[in-house]
Amino acid sequence: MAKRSAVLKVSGLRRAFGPVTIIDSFSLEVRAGEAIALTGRNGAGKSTLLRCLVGADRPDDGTVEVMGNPMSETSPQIRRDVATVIDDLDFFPDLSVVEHLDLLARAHGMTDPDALVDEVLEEVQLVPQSGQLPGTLSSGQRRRLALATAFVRPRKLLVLDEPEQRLDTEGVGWLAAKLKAERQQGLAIVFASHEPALVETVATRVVELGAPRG
Ligand SMILES: Nc1ncnc2c1ncn2[C@@H]1O[C@H](COP(=O)(O)OP(=O)(O)OP(=O)(O)O)[C@@H](O)[C@H]1O
Repeated sequence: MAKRSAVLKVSGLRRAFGPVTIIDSFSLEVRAGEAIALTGRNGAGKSTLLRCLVGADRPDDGTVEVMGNPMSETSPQIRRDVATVIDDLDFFPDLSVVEHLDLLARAHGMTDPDALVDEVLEEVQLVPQSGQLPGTLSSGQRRRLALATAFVRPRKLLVLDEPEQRLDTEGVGWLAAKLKAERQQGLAIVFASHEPALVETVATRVVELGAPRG
């Protein structure tokens, strides 16, 4: 059988801030069904790399391709294929939890998203809060809403920066099972994490940044 082509292909990526090079000569290929965990100490460059991967930051050198297309945050095709939860999301202050998810699903082409939105609300355990405005949610609930936005839309590549942040123990367990299932269903995933249990359950490969080269 032919080897599946890469969903994400990163070649020779470099990112420096002033004189300090954070990412250097970084290359990576991620295929459908693979989950790459980026690990490493604070400041190792995980968020910087993820931001370059999704077009939120521009590398000084190197290329990023998604499904063979050069990364561009404004390309409709890339926006369709890539679901990201990398920064604290800005929510519309006057749209409820369920309205956010409904809007996102429709913006990504779903004509009747009710069943999917209900299912995802159940999964992230925000059913009781579905009518609340984002400003009234707890910090962990806001994180759950941010994660939910990735699951109500089509996706081929999921990019997550420390998705475990602010989740309770049960939430981290749910997230690990969810991401493992997503990967098994053929999604490509790249995520940064400081949570060994999440890395252990989800990752098919671990890439440690900032490690001494051996
Ligand atoms: N815009 C910027 N200007 C200058 N330095 C920056 C900028 N963004 C990031 N850095 C530096 O780049 C390095 C990598 O930061 P980054 O946020 O990628 O680390 P990280 O591995 O995600 O860390 P953490 O585990 O703490 O989240 C840090 O030393 C940080 O101070």
